[in-house]
Amino acid sequence: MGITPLLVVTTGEPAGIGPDLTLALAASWGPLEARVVAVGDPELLAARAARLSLAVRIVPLADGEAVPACRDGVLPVWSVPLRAPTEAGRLDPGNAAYVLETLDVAIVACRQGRADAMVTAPLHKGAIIEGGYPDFTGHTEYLRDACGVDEVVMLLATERTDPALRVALATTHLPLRAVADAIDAGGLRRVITILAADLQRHFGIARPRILVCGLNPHAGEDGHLGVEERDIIAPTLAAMRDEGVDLVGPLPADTLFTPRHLADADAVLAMYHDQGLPVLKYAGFGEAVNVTLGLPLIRTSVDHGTALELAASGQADAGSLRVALNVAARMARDGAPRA
Ligand SMILES: NC(=O)c1ccc[n+]([C@@H]2O[C@H](COP(=O)([O-])OP(=O)(O)OC[C@H]3O[C@@H](n4cnc5c(N)ncnc54)[C@H](O)[C@@H]3O)[C@@H](O)[C@H]2O)c1
Ligand SMILES: N[C@H](C(=O)O)[C@H](O)COP(=O)(O)O
Repeated sequence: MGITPLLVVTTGEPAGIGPDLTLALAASWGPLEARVVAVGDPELLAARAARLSLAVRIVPLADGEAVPACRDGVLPVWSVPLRAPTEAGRLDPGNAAYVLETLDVAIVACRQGRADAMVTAPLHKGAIIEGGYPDFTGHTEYLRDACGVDEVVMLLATERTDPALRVALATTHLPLRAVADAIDAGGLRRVITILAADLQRHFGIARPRILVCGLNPHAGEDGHLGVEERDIIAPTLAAMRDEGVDLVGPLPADTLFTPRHLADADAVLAMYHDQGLPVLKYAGFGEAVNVTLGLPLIRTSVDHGTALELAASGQADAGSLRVALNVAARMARDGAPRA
């Protein structure tokens, strides 16, 4: 591996804005301290560049060919062929296998040490499911299974706030109906352990202070409005506090996200997706990064989805992908992934 980290960008759902954003960055890489190779269909990328009037030359690389330094207007590509013709804005589940293959290429490259980090443009979960992968729920869970680990943690972070806001999730892509049943002491302990360790390792926080949300209104109101705080969350936090982890909570989620609480917090652990992410996206949408913690490789992503209605329009904002690349480059330089 060279001194300049190599980032692999998966271009995501071909009908969405992932190709557009990758091309927009390739048109003008900015002060990125990394080399970048995209994974996707070169013809799709060339066609989308033409549609967007972006002067970006697509350069498919041969097996084993070195990835050059970033040059404005040049996008090196590891080629994966589309499975079906694609049209901007129109999903075709026939390309589910294409999208997953782009992920597999990036995962294998990172695991084999041929790349230093992967950065994912958005995919469409529904299209993957309808394309023959009924158990698919997201990159996060796919990476967990592909890497053979029991637990990973989704963390989204923005530096648009002061201090930076980092929100991790105890559960990820579950129907709300299933959330309460998914919260147990063992899982919560695993999530907090990964979160605390990776805040140290990747964010340089020696002893992270983590605020933990309750699940129920008013953190269960002493068991009157739900028992998960009393029976699961509070005892787990107490036991881990005794082991030296700096945990606060469970706190009522409606007032946790206020300046008084957040002033000295390094991260918030929300119990479910739409408890934590609306706050994070309200504060930082367009400039936030999604990081998967607990993996034996570095993976960052954008804070948004496929925005099909913006594909090939030139209106999609590449800010979050730029942040995801910069964070991946920093993580690759600073912290070696677990073996
Ligand atoms: N990292 C990922 O792969 C990822 C992340 C989030 C959502 N998704 C998936 O994306 C699909 C669509 O999800 P959604 O509609 O809930 O969210 P979305 O982020 O695609 O769109 C939500 C709103 O934000 C706008 N928006 C999104 N990205 C933008 C950008 N870069 N610039 C300007 N405006 C932008 C859209 O136009 C829309 O109004 C779903 O399948 C979802 O699961 C994937
Ligand atoms: N939960 C993420 C978000 O709302 O931004 C998004 O769905 C992406 O998840 P994966 O990285 O697991 O695909």
